[in-house]
Amino acid sequence: MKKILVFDTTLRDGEQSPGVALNVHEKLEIARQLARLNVDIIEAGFPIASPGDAEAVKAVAREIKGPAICALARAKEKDIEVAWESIRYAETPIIHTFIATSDIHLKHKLRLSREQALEQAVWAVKKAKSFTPYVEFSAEDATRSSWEYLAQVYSAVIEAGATTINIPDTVGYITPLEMKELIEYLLKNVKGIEKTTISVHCHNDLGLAVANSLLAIQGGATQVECTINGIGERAGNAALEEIVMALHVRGEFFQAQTDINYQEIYRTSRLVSQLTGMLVQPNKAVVGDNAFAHESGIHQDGVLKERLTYEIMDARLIGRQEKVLVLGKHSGRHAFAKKLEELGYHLSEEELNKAFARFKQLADQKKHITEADLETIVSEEITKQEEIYQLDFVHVCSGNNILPTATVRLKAADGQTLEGVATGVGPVDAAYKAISKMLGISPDLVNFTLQSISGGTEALGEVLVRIFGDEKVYVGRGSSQDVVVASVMAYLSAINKMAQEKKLNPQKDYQES
Ligand SMILES: CC(=O)SCCNC(=O)CCNC(=O)[C@H](O)C(C)(C)COP(=O)(O)OP(=O)(O)OC[C@H]1O[C@@H](n2cnc3c(N)ncnc32)[C@H](O)[C@@H]1OP(=O)(O)O
Ligand SMILES: CC(C)C(=O)C(=O)O
Ligand SMILES: [Mg+2]
Repeated sequence: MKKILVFDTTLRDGEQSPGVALNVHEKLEIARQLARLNVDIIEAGFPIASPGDAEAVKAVAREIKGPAICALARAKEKDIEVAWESIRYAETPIIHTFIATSDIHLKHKLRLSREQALEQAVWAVKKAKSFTPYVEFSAEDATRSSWEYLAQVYSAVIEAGATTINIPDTVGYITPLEMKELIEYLLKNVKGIEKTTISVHCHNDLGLAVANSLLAIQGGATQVECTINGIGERAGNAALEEIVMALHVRGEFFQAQTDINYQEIYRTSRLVSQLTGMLVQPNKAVVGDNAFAHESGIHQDGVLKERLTYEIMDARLIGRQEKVLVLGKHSGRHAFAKKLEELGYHLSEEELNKAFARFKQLADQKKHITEADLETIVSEEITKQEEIYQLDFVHVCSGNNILPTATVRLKAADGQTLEGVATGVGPVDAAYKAISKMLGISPDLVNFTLQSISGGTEALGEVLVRIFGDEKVYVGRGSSQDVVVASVMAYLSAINKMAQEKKLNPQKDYQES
């Protein structure tokens, strides 16, 4: 298998993401993690950009052992000198110098002829080489440059001492097959290329950065430049984790591997996201929240029987939690039962069917079903006492400048329907009064608590009440996404307990008393 060098440029091109600026401590923290990840090269910054960046690159170069440390410099004397000063204490210091080679850049940006740019490139490589044996040269905007001219430039810089030639797709323009052809062309037409590292640096403007990097490897590239989470200028750079895992999962096909410590991938992604403030989209390959989450019943059933049915990599390999079964409206009975088992519930077939039906109702209304929701469903459905009174409906009118009024209808176990209307200080008070009135009872409400079981405005509200009647306290519990309904259910559950305890029809009993 061919070894591919991983050149991480999170701290340089990644930091060029709009809105991102890392201080010395943050750069050092990321660099330490990149070393644990075992990247081959860390491009720590662009020292001429600011004194702070020069200081950060210097700190990384002094502390980090293992990966080579690289600093970027334009093809300018001062840039190269400052770059060298910043990395000179690294174990393996690389100066990365660049100049654009496309006619668009030469004409409009640099205002140089092709000959002048070639001369400046050679001069810059020689200058860098006077400081360190390790020099990388990039022909910026290579993929929009004349291939013939590119071959000339790369041949000349190799002769001048470049040890790595980098082919940047600066504006994310090239397509995968063209990239492979370009590398094959350079392999045939650049003098001395066999003794250099052939690197690619792909941007993601058309979403092709990873594909282009992989096809470059197929064409003969031996180094990929990439960033954690694919952050970088505009639409970003090729994502390190995606390239590395593609080579791992499809190693047989690519016949290429990296030395990355897979276990550190997820941790690195989280750290970079936290320190840069660049959030990772949930469906991002490898490191996104949903990358190993299964919501639909058929998939959940498949992975429960055999993970390989719907997963091409094991989340644990990259330091993540094992596959996640997300319960939602598309989930099936297998996943539901498994989740309940994990929570410690062992339900009979009938109990499971009841709880599952309740779960599906809730899932239709709520995007995320949490463990707390499940616990509530189970405790309500399974540990429910016999219901002497069932809530048929509750309707309330409330608001400011209105007298809160509730209409409640109950169905009694003996088939009767009872209905009552009352006003109160609020909708719950009105509903409780309506129930008390229709049943002819007046238990004291000793305690009432309402809490949201899960976050968000769609959350289940859980109500716990304690009522005092017949010289005893009864506890009732109810939950619903509607807090008034939850309150009424809790009250009724306490009243049902009171009725059961007496082993009498409470309505009759109370009405007589
Ligand atoms: C494709 C890439 O990612 S390249 C890296 C991009 N990264 C950055 O630019 C981040 C850091 N940059 C900076 O802090 C600043 O731009 C600096 C310090 C590099 C330069 O700042 P300034 O001197 O104020 O110049 P400014 O940025 O406005 O313009 C760039 C100058 O560099 C020149 N230049 C651009 N690339 C190169 C190069 N590779 N070699 C030599 N000169 C170059 C431009 O032609 C322009 O020169 P001019 O002033 O003679 O017209
Ligand atoms: C400096 C070079 C390598 C670069 O970032 C680019 O061309 O995208
Ligand atoms: Mg770039």
